[in-house]
Amino acid sequence: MTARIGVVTFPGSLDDRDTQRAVRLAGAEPVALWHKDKDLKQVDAVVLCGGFSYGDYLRAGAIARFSPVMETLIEQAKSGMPVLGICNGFQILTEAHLLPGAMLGNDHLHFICRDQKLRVENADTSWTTDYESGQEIHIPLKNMDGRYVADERTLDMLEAEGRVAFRYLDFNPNGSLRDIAGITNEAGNVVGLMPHPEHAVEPLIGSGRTDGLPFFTSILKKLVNA
Ligand SMILES: NC(=O)CC[C@H](N)C(=O)O
Repeated sequence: MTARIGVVTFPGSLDDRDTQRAVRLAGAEPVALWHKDKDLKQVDAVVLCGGFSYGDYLRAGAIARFSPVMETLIEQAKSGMPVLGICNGFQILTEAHLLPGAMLGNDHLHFICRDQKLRVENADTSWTTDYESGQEIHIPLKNMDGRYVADERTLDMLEAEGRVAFRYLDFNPNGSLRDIAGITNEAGNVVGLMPHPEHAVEPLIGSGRTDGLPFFTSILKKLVNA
């Protein structure tokens, strides 16, 4: 039996198709979920993909967080279902309080689109076991509201508990505190990051790198071995 990974589409989602493709390339079965679905169609894990859900009105992710699909997703994520939030998905996860902190506008006030160097800080989450801890990777970054912020106590707690999953290397592209590019919840099943691993899964496309594929192979291995 193959693992079923849900990919949620909100009005304004951009990267749902690419994310489904990345799931398929890793060997899992992508399952399209619509923001109005209350039933998660018995998926084993969910990816909240990138884009501009509800036009980023109010704050990026602030409206999507109240979509019907999120009610079930929040409940199941709290009981251990793996959830990955990519960019807008990360914004939604912080708005839903499944991950601490918040995303603000980039400090330079411009949209940024570049191949970004990152360091994998935590290779023990449900989505990162196919990386080595300390591994350096390149993943595309493209957003307006990518500045991760949290109060000092939360940042210290994240560092102490090894919950900073990814850090920007060489250059901080948006003013994120402590160069944080991605974090995990305490249990390691919920991970959010601003860069887009689903855009780095095929050598023929974009940067020519496949540094994003391990997200999707990691979760597949976890689900298949569960
Ligand atoms: N690619 C994305 O998901 C970026 C969109 C995002 N809402 C932003 O901050 O601009």
